[in-house]
Amino acid sequence: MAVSSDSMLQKIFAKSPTFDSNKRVFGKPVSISGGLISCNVRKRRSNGKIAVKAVAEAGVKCLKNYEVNLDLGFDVVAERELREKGFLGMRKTKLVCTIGPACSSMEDLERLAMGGMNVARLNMCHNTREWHRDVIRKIKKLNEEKGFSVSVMIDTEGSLIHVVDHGAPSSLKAEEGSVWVFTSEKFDGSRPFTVQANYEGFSEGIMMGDELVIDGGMARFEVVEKMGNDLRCKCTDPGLFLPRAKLSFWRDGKLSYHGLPTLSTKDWADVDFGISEGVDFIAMSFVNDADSIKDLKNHLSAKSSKSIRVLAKIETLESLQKLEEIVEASDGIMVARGDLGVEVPLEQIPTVQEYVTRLCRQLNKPVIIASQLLESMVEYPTPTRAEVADVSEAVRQYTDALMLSGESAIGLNGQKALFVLQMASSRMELWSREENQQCALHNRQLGDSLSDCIAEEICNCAVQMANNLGVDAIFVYTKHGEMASLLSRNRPYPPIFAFTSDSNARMTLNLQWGVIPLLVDLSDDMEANISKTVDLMRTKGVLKDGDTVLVVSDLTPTHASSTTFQSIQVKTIV
Ligand SMILES: Nc1ncnc2c1ncn2[C@@H]1O[C@H](COP(=O)(O)OP(=O)(O)OP(=O)(O)O)[C@@H](O)[C@H]1O
Ligand SMILES: CC(=O)C(=O)O
Ligand SMILES: [K+]
Ligand SMILES: [Mg+2]
Repeated sequence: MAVSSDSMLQKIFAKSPTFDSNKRVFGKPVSISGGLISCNVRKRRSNGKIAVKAVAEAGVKCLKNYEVNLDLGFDVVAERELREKGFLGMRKTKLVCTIGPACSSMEDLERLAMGGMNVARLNMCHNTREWHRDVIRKIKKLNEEKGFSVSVMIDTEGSLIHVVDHGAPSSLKAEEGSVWVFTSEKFDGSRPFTVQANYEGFSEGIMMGDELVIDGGMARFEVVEKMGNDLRCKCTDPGLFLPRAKLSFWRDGKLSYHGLPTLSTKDWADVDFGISEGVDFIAMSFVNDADSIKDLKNHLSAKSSKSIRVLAKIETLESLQKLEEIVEASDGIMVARGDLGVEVPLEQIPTVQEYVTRLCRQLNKPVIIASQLLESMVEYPTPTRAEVADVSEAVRQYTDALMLSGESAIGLNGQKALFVLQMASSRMELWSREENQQCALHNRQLGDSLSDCIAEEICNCAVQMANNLGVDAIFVYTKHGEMASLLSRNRPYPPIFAFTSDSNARMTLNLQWGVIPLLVDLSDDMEANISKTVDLMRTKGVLKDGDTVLVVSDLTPTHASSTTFQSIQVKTIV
């Protein structure tokens, strides 16, 4: 409802001792678009509201304690992109950056957020919880104060056998024929040809003649003697030990499993840390079956007030054998090509990637392609041609998200690498659209109940309509993000603006292809929601006369008087 700016100001500031008619108040000035009056932000709250010291505008409601509802939680990066490139130019593929020492300052994090980072990943393998806590808080502060919307993911260490110490500060060469002792005992200083493994039982069940493979083939050894828990091994294929190199044992061409649990005691403590810091995603390393995911999800629903999404990392042979049940049990998947390449022959990684990506889309789970995307950029300022081709191929396969690892965590060129992902994905998205290469996905039917089936059909048809009609944008009103996700699954040409009043849903939608989540107060009255959001987008100047929008809604009304249920409408803005 339009309210005159004067009466609104009086209403807001009647109780404010610091009201200053010159609007000179503390905090940074922001202009509430359409700008009758600009206001100064005191604090941007995670619920999408901002506390201000002066504000007035039609459509801006006064809330208690001078909290004003901005009514369109549009993150600054998406908004800028829309203004610069128009609806069709908006990037659809989401970007995840691993945060490490090279990018953990407030300034670096802000630059990554500006550069299009949608999700920040913290790998709990490295560094201390205090370090991670500090990064998480910085990201939340940036979101609150600068209008970003970066979600936070922690990635568990998981149980695997790796090198703790090989007596050298960095990598070390193993020569053919050299004999090494592998032990779990800690040793001081340098003991030549000795390698300490992280796990006491690492040699359990291992026999003479077994093959020990370092990092999936970086070097190979033959076990020549067992001495208690220690192994004496002879190098059969020379190569490098990197710090934390992974150890795997093979017999007759088959991998020996170590039987460690997917989540260790330390991982469970990291999970509780993630709950207390309010992270949005937990990526679970070395998942082998659906049960471990279910255990974690049960734990989260008992312990966490918000809904934290569990992403299963596909990085073991076992996980490939039980892929479908894992995808179904999870809230999303990461194709963790680094460790996957330790257990699966490298030439199979591309087909595995494509297969997993397609299955995730069929089962409507977001998928991230991770590891070595732009590895050379850890050192060099430009990527190799092959790396750009790899990134583009992942985009062509319609992955939801691409991930940087060392490129951002420890690399010299993190922001440039992010820029390369951004450019390469925008380019390939455009090409796919122009070539109309959108191969029709054989959509499996997901829903069991009638209403789920209806939602699914509506989304499939809505996307077909949106593409055929060439609409500028899709608007969806969604409670938990399900409808937005079903639209995304169909990879439409126009962007999907997902309006939700659930801040949790907003953050999790950050990982979904083509979805721009916006936080707004929605009511049961769907017509009112539509006209309100259209008005707000117009006021912001991002929606103009003549634009066409396809509107999909699935908000279940809470009282009988509400009429709109699940529907598709096409609106031309006039
Ligand atoms: N928080 C951190 N602190 C210090 N170094 C980090 C941190 N996060 C990542 N790194 C460094 O960046 C490199 C790449 O990070 P990333 O987490 O992708 O690799 P990784 O350890 O091989 O992954 P994973 O263990 O999940 O398979 C790591 O090897 C590590 O050296
Ligand atoms: C990301 C990760 O864990 C991997 O590639 O192994
Ligand atoms: K990890
Ligand atoms: Mg891994």
